[in-house]
Amino acid sequence: MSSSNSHHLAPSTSAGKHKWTHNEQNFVVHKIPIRPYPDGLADSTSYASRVHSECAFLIDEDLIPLLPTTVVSPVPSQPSWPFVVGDTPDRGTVMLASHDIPEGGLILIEHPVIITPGILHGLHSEGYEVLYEALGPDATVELLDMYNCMPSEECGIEEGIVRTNGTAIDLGFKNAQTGKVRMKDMEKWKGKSVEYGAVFLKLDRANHSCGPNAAHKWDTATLSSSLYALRPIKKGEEINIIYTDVAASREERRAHLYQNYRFTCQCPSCDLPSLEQVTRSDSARKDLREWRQTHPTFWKWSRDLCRDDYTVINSHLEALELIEQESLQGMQGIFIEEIALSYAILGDEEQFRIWAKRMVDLVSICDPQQAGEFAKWLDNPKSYKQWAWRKKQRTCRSSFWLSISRVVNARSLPDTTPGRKARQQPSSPSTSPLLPLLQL
Ligand SMILES: C[S@@+](CC[C@H](N)C(=O)[O-])C[C@H]1O[C@@H](n2cnc3c(N)ncnc32)[C@H](O)[C@@H]1O
Repeated sequence: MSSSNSHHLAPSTSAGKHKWTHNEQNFVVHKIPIRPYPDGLADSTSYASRVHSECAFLIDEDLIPLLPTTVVSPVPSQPSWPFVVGDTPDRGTVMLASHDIPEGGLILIEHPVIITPGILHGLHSEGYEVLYEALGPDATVELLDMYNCMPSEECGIEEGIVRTNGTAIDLGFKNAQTGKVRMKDMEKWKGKSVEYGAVFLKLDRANHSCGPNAAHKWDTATLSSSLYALRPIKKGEEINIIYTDVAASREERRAHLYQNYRFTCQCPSCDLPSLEQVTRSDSARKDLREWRQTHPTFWKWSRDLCRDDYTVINSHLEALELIEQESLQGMQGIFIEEIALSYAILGDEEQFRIWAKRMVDLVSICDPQQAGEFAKWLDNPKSYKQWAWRKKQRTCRSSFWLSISRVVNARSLPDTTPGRKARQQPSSPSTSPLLPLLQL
């Protein structure tokens, strides 16, 4: 989490509760209990994590009514996640895969211990102290054991731990069933920042890489983040996430990481042997960042028969090659989705199944709703509303032009009564002079 705002907040007390005012927002400490996963639903094979009994927030008091009053952990309490935490000589404590993990596979679901406003780096140190004190003693000890990269001249240890480990989350309040933002909630948080930072005891042991193999997805309804694999991860491999914009150049990434986390990134994407390779990598990342503005779009192609059938598929396959080259699988979702849908529009069932299956695996954790839609289409590809649309359009246009040309030809045909000249064949749709305009 990063922020440049360094206003110190003035503390005040109201009804025995500490309050800090900033930009006309009143921040208070608020705790939400986390109930254990219902025992009856636990099974010995499911993934599990030790869960904390509560999560403490430093939050705008107007947002409290939008938060859940209590949360039931989405996971049972027996730990069996596919990772271990280990120490390295040069990169501190890291997360390592203890088993092979497939693409899209779940690595961990975890509740944060604390949540703080994203805008408030430099918050009055008392705010952090009150927040830490609000936790039970065990959680406070564990939290104080987290890595702190900030020099003591810059801030206290409590703030340093938040700044080193805080993961950006968006408290955007969505309906748990539909995943949609509720209008009445939107009214309440209008004009208020919902960007907060969460500190997790395990997830925050994951180091950064500019070619990460994992990503996490926050869910406000369950106050938890799910860490999942962006590509297959081998047992023993380090599990890495991103702390910076990985589409930026190597120099920009390194500067940002140094400024905010005090390390010089030596990941395989940064540790390149020649300037030529750095330039190639920077340019690939820039291309990927701009790809969807500079290349044919699925949306236009899917409505336009004048474009070649494989325009989008070929362009997206090129993007996937660059993604592979840069190990940026976090960017592949939209390309895989649109390749699958392009095959659906072409009515190519075999290819559709290959790409749709990849999509289901890829997004089952980060977007279960989308995974469900693709699973439904995999069951019955023809249920996709534009299934084989291009084929159908062609067939119906061909028969339209066929019938038109028959009428035209019939009118202009020479008399074919026996003894006269032989009947000419009606011109085929593909040779009709009008058809090239449509490029059928
Ligand atoms: C959120 S913590 C990650 C866990 C941390 N390694 C620990 O020991 O708990 C962030 C800190 O980890 C270290 N770190 C993260 N990624 C790194 C990397 N790729 N290379 C070297 N150090 C890294 C930096 O010191 C950074 O400030």
